[in-house]
Amino acid sequence: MTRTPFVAGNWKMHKTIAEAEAFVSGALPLVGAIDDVQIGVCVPFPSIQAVVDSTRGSSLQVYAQNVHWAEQGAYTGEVSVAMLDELEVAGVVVGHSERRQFFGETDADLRKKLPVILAAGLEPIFCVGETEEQREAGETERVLRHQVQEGLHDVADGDLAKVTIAYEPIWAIGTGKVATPEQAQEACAFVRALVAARDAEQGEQVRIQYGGSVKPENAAELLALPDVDGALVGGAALDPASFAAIVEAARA
Ligand SMILES: O=C(CO)COP(=O)(O)O
Repeated sequence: MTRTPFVAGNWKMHKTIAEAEAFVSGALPLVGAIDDVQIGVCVPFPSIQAVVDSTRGSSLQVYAQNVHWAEQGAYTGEVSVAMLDELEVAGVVVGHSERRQFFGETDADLRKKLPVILAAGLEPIFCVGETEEQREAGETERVLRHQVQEGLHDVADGDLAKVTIAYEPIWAIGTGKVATPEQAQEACAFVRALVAARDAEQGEQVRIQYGGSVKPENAAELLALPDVDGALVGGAALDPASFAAIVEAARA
């Protein structure tokens, strides 16, 4: 079973429209025609239209960074899947630890969001990961099991592999403290086993990204791990050359 590697840059709250367009101009000559790696950028809402327009026809796909589960309604500040779909994004990141930590996104929210995203034909990147305290207390597997089982609870067995799961240990995000290859492999294999327990074939097919201080210098080693199918990249994805170097590391 070969899984197409998937490298996504998560810009978080970075880049104005002009800065986003400058990134695309720099990145397209480097990655715009690569077809053996799925490539995405997760863009703040205001720049999505501009980035969709400037990447149309290229390999660079556009993802949003949040979505609400309701079809529409009185949810000030939120955005629906229909609104994202209209923008022609490929998908959306949900459950990022920053959204869980700072904006109160819960496993119960994710349980509602994932089926709605899939029903709209969009691709979710679903983030999970433990804190440093939880790892030190030996709770990594318990935490991952809870997050994965709850988040995917209402996704049909046959749709599980339409979700990309990003394993992002919180202690490795933005800290320069990357997981060791052993830690990354062990956690990603554990996440895959959780999906396989629902459906063996979907477990084989589901893509699992590692995220947390991925850089051009450490990407090749992480991306070569058997259960790591790509990367979700923060800081190193803000610059086109460094993002492209990580994409290159994912090529066979
Ligand atoms: O949170 C991340 C991607 O979603 C990882 O961020 P860094 O690559 O900056 O550690």
